Amino acid sequence: MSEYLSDHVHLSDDGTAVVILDQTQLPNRTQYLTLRTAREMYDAIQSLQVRGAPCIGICAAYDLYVLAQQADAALSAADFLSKLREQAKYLASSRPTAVNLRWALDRMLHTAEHCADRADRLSVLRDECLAIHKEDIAMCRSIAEYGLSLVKDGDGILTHCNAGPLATSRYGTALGPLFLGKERGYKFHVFSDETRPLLQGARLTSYELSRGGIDVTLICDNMASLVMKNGWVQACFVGCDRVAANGDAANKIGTSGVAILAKHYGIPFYVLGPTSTIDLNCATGEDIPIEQRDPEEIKEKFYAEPMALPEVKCYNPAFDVTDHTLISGIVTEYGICRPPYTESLRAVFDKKHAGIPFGAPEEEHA
Ligand SMILES: CSC[C@@H](O)[C@@H](O)C(=O)COP(=O)(O)O
Repeated sequence: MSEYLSDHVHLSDDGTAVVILDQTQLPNRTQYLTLRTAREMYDAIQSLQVRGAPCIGICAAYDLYVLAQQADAALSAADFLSKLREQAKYLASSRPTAVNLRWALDRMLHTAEHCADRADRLSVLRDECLAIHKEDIAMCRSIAEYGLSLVKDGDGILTHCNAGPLATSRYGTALGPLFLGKERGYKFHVFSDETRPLLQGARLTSYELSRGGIDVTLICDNMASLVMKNGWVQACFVGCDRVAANGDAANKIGTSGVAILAKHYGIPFYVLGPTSTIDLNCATGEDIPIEQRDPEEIKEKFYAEPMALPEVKCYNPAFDVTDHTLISGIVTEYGICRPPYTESLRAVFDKKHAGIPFGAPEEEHA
């Protein structure tokens, strides 16, 4: 795996800025951006220069640490916290669906609130954002291990959008089992939906897999039914932006259609994501806010000239919710949750709150 796929969001050498790989330029240009102001950070997330649920959480944690350093050192603890809360609120408003963003910012705020010593506040915030990043790497690795236990060598896997290293850290979630399998000599055949309108499947997933030496075939979204009918797909692996307590899962627009097709053809459909993407405060998918994006993304963004008349209306929701009844399993760092999800997801959080370490030892699935 290329080194930058593990390190596409990080602090600058002097720690005073956040450096990101600009994902809007891939696969044609490898261009890094240095973010120093709250506005630059907000824009990078909103414009998808940095994207993918866990990745925007990691980035926002680094962002808040960088912004905390810019606060006047003389500020009282109360004023420092109030400034930090204001900045966290602003960053959180950049994208509403992926709960990891809010989760990471809340975790940073919680750390700041519990830091008694004013002299230590920056160093504890630095440790916390680095820990969030490090934990995501470990969670992805564990998800990859559990996910790999669901498929066998030679299988065809269909995926939608991008839930690989670029959307997370290192292995990725939905693509994690594929990268791990590759390391162990498995030969998967992956079908990557291009994922209209912003083409994360074409620009990012097929790029990551191809560079990782994994057999990948790019298809238009409307070809998924045919490749399933042809018997070329043995499982669907997708990521998630927010999972509700009942197992309804929000992911990139088009995911629910893939799940409906998979059900029709009798193909297992798996959602893979860390517990930081599960929001037990949302009882069902109805409670998940869905981001609406600029119609220009449908009509113009990737075309030399507009693809529809200016007066034509566009509806551009960035995500949809896959009903829990269509999901064969939700793969977390603690293991594979099966229906009924209200119970199995709760059990995962019970383990987490009890401080039980997660991890899928290789032997468990050999
Ligand atoms: C591991 S990331 C899972 C999801 O964030 C991913 O599938 C997705 O929908 C990303 O959407 P994006 O709008 O590109 O941020």
